[in-house]
Amino acid sequence: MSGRRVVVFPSAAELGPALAHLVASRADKALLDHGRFSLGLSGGSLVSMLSKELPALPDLDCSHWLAGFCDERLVPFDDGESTYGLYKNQLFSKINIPDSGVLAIDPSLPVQECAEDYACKLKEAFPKEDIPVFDLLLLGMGPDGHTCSLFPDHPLLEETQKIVAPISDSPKPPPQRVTMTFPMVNLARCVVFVSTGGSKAPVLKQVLEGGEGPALPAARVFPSHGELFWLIDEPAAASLTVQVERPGSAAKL
Ligand SMILES: O=C1O[C@H](COP(=O)(O)O)[C@@H](O)[C@H](O)[C@H]1O
Repeated sequence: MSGRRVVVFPSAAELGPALAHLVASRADKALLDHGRFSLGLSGGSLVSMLSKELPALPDLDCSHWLAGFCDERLVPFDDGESTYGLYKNQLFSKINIPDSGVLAIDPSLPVQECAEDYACKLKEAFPKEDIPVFDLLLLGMGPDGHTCSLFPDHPLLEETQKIVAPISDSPKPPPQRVTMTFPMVNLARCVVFVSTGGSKAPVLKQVLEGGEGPALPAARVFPSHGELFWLIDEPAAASLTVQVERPGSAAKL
């Protein structure tokens, strides 16, 4: 692990471009190192931020990108809750990522088979690795401290064998989902959390500074050999006392 960096921006509007530059810089590095850039996407508020900021980058070439999903809701792609469906309409349609470069779930399958099928797709896409090592995972965090579809006090937090797991009792709707597990998340070369807004301030303090009781899911993300960033805005950072960076909007991370 290279250490955690908590970077605070005045607002989400300033955070967005810095996130896009971080994605582009890790993509450039991965393409030089191994000819492909693997990116794990999360849903929620990240969809609109990435869909606005990535296509705005000059000369972005996604022809050798592989995009997967850190978690996905088990609903048809045309359902407004489908993370793949949202990215397809809002992002993939605006960048030159090939269809073959997007690894999505098969939402027609029951949740258990869907998770197994998605795990097989991931393993096929990373044939040289026992556990796929993504170049970059972009994660969000819910107000309860969940990340991916790994929720507080859920048995999936203790999963050690599967790289992808089904969940059929998600406390946040929709209840059926498929999620990467910690063994895979914590092998990524770089993990970036994005968390904005005052409603995230209490849970962010608990995750970054600790508190009573078991560690929340987001606090369990610590890449064993990779980078860990928390990109947050001032309202989300309001209660923090840990050391943070405040680099301004032109930050190169
Ligand atoms: O349900 C989900 O929520 C989390 C957090 O979303 P946010 O809107 O609070 O940023 C998200 O990261 C995850 O992918 C999604 O399935």
